[in-house]
Amino acid sequence: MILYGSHNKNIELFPKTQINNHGNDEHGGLIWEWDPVRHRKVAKQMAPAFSGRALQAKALTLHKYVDLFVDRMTSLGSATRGVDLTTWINWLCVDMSADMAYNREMNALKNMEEPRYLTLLQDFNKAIVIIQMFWRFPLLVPLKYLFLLFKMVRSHSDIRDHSRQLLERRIRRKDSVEHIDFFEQLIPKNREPPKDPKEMRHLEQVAGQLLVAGYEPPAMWLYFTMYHLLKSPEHLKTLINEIRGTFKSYDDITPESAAELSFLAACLKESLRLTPGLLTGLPVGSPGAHVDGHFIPRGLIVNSPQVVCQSSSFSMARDSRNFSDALQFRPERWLSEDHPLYVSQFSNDNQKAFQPFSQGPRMCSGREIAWWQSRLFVAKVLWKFDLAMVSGEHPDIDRDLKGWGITYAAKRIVHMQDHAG
Ligand code: HEM
Repeated sequence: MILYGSHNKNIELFPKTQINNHGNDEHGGLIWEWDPVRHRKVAKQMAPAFSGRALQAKALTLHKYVDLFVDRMTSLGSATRGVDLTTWINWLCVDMSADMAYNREMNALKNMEEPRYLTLLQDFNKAIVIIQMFWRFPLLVPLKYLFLLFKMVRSHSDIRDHSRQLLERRIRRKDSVEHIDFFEQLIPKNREPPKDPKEMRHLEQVAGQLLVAGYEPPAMWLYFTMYHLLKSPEHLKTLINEIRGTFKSYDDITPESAAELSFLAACLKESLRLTPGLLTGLPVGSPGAHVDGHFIPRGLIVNSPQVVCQSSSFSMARDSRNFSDALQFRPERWLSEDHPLYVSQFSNDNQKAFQPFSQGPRMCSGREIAWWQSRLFVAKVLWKFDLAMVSGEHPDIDRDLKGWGITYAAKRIVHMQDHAG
């Protein structure tokens, strides 16, 4: 039996623990929901939002923001001091995610200004570490409230009020939304915000979780990919040749046409292998079952009557027992045998150890849209620009990366020169 894939009628056998529940609510919305039956219900309701048809409806939104990013880089990217890629990719991804989640306009790229929501989210990232620690050491819980009170209650409630107002407005809007968003599936039939505070809170939670789930991992995926490519000029050159050799014009690039590029897919996968979005793992509780031949008993801890177990995608992917040359960026490992750059050295890689989107009933519902946006972004940016690290900058993710509740990468200063200009 495996931890995350094991299930009966899509109800997981190793339920999620409270450790990754970062709120204080009775229920956990969608991603933080610990009750497997309730999770199933919400996930089923949301499923059509991630179907092929719904995906198509997001294409224009993806183009709109990637093109705006490219415009901004055209005017700012070639300055001597370069641009801070971390910030700009964060802005791109929060704009895309908020718009796709519930037609919320963050306007970070447009205003060239950090939305307050994002600043608070990054603070919250640090708080998540504290919250997780208290779940693991329940006797320390009173200190948690002191910490949260001291650190962030005020700013948090402000942003929560603001987000609720925007969500209520979204619920009331009928035909005036620009495009179908993920939240459409949850809107009450009469398009009035529920009067029951618990019901309204549930909607707020799911909307907020969609926004964060659709922002943070893609943002990391995009800038880690650029980072690995900049550190590996030969691979960058091969990828640029593939992209510029395939597309005659910038406008030919779409999420579907970019899906034909096998070296691009290999680079994106390799980036996700070396630097997966999730550093902390996904803790689940044992019902008393065998995993990989080992019996994990059912135990008793506060709020979760199970022994907590988890695997880490970060460690699995960097383990030389699973991948040859495990710590190196080697996109070739993902190429098929008939590709000219195929290398047999990687034929024994254990590709099943690469599970960045998790598995089973909790598997990422946004993985397809994430692939769309990352292919589109990398293909358009590398079609348009020659990239180089600003001189004097020597970032090293293994040295500089700061891992909070959700990873937050080190800054990266990059030149973007229009290659035709
Ligand atoms: C690099 C891109 C992404 C990665 C690596 C990633 C990874 C994951 C992982 C590991 C989970 C399981 C979390 C858990 O069990 O606690 C998850 C869940 C989820 N992700 Fe993603 N994700 C990505 C992009 C996205 C995007 C763009 C969306 C769009 C909104 C999204 C929406 C979701 C949702 C809704 C869930 C909860 C599924 C459920 O519990 O039913 N993700 N993701």
